[in-house]
Amino acid sequence: MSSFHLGPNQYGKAEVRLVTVTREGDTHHLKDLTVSTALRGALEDTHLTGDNSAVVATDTQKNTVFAFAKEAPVGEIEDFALRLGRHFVDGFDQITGARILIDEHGWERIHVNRHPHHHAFARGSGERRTTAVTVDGDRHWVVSGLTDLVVLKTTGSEFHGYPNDKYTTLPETTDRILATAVTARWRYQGTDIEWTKSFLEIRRLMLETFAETHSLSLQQTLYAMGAAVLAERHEVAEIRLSMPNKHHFLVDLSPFGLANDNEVFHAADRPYGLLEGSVVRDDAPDPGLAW
Ligand SMILES: O=c1[nH]c(=O)c2[nH]c(=O)[nH]c2[nH]1
Repeated sequence: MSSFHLGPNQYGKAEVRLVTVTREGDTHHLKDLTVSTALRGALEDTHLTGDNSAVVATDTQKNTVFAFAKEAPVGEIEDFALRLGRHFVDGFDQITGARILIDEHGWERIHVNRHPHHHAFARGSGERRTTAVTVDGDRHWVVSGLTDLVVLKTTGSEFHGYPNDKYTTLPETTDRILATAVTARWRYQGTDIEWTKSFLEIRRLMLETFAETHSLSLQQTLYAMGAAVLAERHEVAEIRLSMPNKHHFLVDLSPFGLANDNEVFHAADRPYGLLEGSVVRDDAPDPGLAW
């Protein structure tokens, strides 16, 4: 006879699209967020018998997101996520944990005659600022980040010295384009943090390190970017980076009698190398749960 039990579970509303407009006289401020909530706790009954008396409906979770956005300014995504997470865990005995994920979509003010418009905006690049707040009983921690920060350098990148087996065709190079779309998530130690200032500094450090590191592999660049963040930003315990290698292959123009001196490339979109790694502070507190 087989035996089994209910394993770890969570439930919530995924991807609540929340847009707020704050008015300061004629000037409007726009916030565009995607908020996901997930709750954990004493939820065996709904799974085993369909008794929903412990279930804070996902519809209620969604409504709470909208109501919180009205009751107080949303402010920084980390603070908003902490408020929501604490509300569910502190407000319902059976809910012992919450995960609140927020992505912030950027909008830029349209300029008219070089002046920023009061209430007209253009969607920025696909880059998004992100946060993931985990509440577990009295404890909570914040993992913030960014996704889809697309960067490219036209030189200062080499790749050679790898094993050459019978399947290897990649030519070694001492000068190639290096391009990637950075997804980074960093775990903060503590929550008494100036979130936006920290975010902007971490983003700056990653960009400067990408530009300035003479790359022998994207792996080396990844580690250097993470290390630069940990060296300067003591509020960060650990950073995880995911970087697709956006290959730019030199086009063979010899059939046309043309030389290609690193000028004409084919930007291939797939398959792509995917490099992932973390840089961890040696004495960082262990969060105890996956993040
Ligand atoms: O920076 C790189 N790292 C690799 O592991 C790799 N593999 C590959 O084919 N090209 C590259 N480039």
